Amino acid sequence: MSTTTLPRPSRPSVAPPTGPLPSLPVPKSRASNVTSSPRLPSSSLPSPATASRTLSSSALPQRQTTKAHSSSSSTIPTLTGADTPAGPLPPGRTLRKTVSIGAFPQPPKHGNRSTSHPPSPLSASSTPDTVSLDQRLASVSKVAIPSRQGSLKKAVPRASSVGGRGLLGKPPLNSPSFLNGSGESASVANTSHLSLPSPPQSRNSSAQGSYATSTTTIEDADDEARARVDGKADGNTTQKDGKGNVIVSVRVRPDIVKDSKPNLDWEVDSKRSIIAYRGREGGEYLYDNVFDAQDNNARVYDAAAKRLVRRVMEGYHGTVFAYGMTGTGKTFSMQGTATNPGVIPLAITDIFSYIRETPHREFLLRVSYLEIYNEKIHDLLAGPVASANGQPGPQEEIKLREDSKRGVYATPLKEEIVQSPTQLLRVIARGDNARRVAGTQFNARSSRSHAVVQIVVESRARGSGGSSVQENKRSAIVPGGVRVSTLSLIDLAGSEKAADDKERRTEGSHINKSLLTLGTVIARLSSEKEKAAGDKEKGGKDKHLPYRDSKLTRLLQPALSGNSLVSILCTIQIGASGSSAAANSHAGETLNTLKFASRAKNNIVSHAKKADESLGAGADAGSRALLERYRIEIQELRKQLEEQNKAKEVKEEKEERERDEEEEKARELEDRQRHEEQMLEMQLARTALKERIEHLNRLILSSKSIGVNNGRSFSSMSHSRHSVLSNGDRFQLRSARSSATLDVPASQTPFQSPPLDGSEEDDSVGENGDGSASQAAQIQALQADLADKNRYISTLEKRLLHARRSSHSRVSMSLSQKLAGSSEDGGLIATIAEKDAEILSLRAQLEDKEKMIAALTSARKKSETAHEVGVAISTDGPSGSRRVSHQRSVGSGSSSAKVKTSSPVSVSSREQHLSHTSKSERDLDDVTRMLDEMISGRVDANARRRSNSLRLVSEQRG
Ligand SMILES: Nc1ncnc2c1ncn2[C@@H]1O[C@H](COP(=O)(O)OP(=O)(O)OP(=O)(O)O)[C@@H](O)[C@H]1O
Repeated sequence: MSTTTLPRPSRPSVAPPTGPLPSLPVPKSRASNVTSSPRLPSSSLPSPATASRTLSSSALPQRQTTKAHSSSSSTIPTLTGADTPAGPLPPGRTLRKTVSIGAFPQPPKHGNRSTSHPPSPLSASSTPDTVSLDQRLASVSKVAIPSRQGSLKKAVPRASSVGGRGLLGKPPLNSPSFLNGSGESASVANTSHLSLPSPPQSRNSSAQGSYATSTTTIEDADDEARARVDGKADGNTTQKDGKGNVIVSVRVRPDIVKDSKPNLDWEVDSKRSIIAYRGREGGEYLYDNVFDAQDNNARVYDAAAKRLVRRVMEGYHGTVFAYGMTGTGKTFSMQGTATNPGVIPLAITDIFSYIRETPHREFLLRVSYLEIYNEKIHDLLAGPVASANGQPGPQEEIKLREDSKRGVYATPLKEEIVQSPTQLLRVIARGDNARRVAGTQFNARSSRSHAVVQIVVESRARGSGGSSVQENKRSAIVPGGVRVSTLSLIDLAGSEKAADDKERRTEGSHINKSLLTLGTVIARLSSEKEKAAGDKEKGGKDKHLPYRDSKLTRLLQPALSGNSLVSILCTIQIGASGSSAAANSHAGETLNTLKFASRAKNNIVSHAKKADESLGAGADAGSRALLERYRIEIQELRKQLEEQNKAKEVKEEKEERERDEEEEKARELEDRQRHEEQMLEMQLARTALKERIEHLNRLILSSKSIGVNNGRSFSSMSHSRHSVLSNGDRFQLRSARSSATLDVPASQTPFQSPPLDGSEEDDSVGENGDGSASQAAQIQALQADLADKNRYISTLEKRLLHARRSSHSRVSMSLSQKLAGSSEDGGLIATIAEKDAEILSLRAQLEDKEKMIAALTSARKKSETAHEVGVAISTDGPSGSRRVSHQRSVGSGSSSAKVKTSSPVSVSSREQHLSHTSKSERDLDDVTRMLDEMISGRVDANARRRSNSLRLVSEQRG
């Protein structure tokens, strides 16, 4: 047993009692010491039957929820202005917390310890506020020092007289640490005796929904101020001993039985953190903290765990565990109740308070909860695993692994990310419900397993700059810089005597075995330390420690071997309730616990360092850190988003370009169409003008040629001319129509009759001098005219079609809705009607032209036939030929002249010729007449049509 390894105290007075324990004098009344700190009456404490654990698992979240409602914006409790270190102390409050600080081990004035340990970084921190507070405290302490120092000086020699690491152990006053603060012992110790008013309960506020108190803050400032003073006074030498990073506290459970007789064997001095036993084993035990039966959980947390939790938030690993005999209040201390929350809920509250107070960093919290039951690890958050038959099956076995970066860890273990205290408490309450508890001889709800809550804290500096939260968040995402620390909160199962029940016995044996291994490891740590110190000189290595002998010690290995800040809360029960045998049994167990605590205090050395900030995803810690993983994921997602945005932009640009191009094309097409239309219109206008000019010209030429080249009689010619001229009035109609589009002076119009001189006649008779060329030319001209007309018609048709298409709906609507329609629509309809009329007219003209062509063609044929006959006759004699030639040369001379100049020919041939000629002339006359009729008829028809359309238009417009 561990007791055998403990050195015995040198003083006979502190030898372990062997016989029945003598009764001790009545213990000093606490009232004299702590006047301003009323204690909870023991009657108010819940009895074992009320099973605090049941409450803790169900009521804590509710408690937190209520708290969340009560807080203004978040579930994180807020500190008031008066809570600030520099703030005034409210009336009725004392620096109650400084009492616990005073009880902490103090650093030596001179570095008399090994300087091989790294200095505690805590000492470096100081703030102006804390300086002033420190000064205030120091000035106040000067007044109060004498009495306190006197009592403390008494205690220290007693401790040293015990010697070794047994009962009183090494005085812990010279251990600066992350946890207890390091500083001027006198001033700190004296603060415990300050007569400043103190709040009745340091955690009163917790009952109103906030666990954070003013004393908490003062304590921190005090801590920092003290550290600063230390830095000045002692330099680094005071920070060398890592043992200060281990806090051992003892908590005495109140007696269950009301009004039970106090056990006089024990003296508990929470002020001096001393527990003295007057029994046969005797001795005094000095710890970092001693909590008596009246101390509530908040005080326990403030003194034993608060700093550790804060250090965890700063990047140190921290372990808090409760050790003690069954039923002594481990679970009560760790979990607490709804009205008296324990270390776990208070730590959770503090974690979120810290996050809220640290705006320059961002945090990610994940929590796991396991139990070691009968040397097997179970995940308390995993829930039951459904097997094939629907029944809850066994959980996947959880193993412990070791890794150079992470140390020892359990896997596979469910970790839940939590974002609020309520959520975190709910997760833990879920685990509590899954934990194995059973009624034992000593505890109605005894924990049958060691329960480990692990909160992994990842943090990273927030990027500077950026006014908005969003900007800050964005800029914060830089690679690496993630600090990962772990807070382990462990509620051990209690050591117990063999139970009657077999199952309990089995459990008990496992519990005891693991606790024994823990004791052994801790006991060996000391010899290990000494050995290591000795071996160091010889270049030796650490000796083997039996961490692997139990799952508990294996899991606690990183903490016990110095990588973590440690706070051990040992719970004892010293009440004399029940028989004296029970009291004796309790005393033995209690002494064992006290010895365990002493050994832990003396032997565990922690050189906890702030976790390295991982440099990025490549680093092991970095890849484990969710913050880093999330950063990478966020980066990747952002990259994807950017790529998608870019692709979208490119696509949009392309679409826009295409749209622009299409629009451009459409515009070009429209322009081209408009241009073509304009060109067409111009062409039309030109064609119309030309057509009219040509037509009118042709009409004149045609009259002339008809009169000259076909050798017709003058009368017929004159008739022709007359017929043309006699149509002067009709011609005027056409001329008038033409003048509407062509403003040509009448004197210059081509409609004037050409002079009937010889030259003109020469031109008109054609190359053959028989008028056939003229006819051919006429035909050609008519054909050209026809082609023009066709073109013109098709153009008009196109325009009409276009106009109809574009205005179809508008016109139809306006026609149907407005009936008569507006003047614009009327105009359009009139235009359409006009165009229709024009088309009809042109078609008629076309028909006429065709007819004319046909008539001219037949006339030409006939004239050719006649010419051939004439030639045949003239070949009968030169005179005939001459005559014909002469006749031809005369051209358009009068028929009488022709008759006069003709030479005598044979009668028969002449008659034949004359009859033939007269036939030809008749034919020609017929054609001429026909043409004249056609022209005059056409002109009439045109005039009629024109006047009709004009009338229609004027009707519509009217
Ligand atoms: N300081 C205390 N004040 C009031 N009640 C307490 C205190 N400590 C313990 N109790 C009560 O004592 C009983 C046993 O406490 P608890 O279950 O915490 O013991 P334990 O050490 O966890 O036991 P075990 O090891 O068997 O689990 C509970 O009913 C609890 O409410």
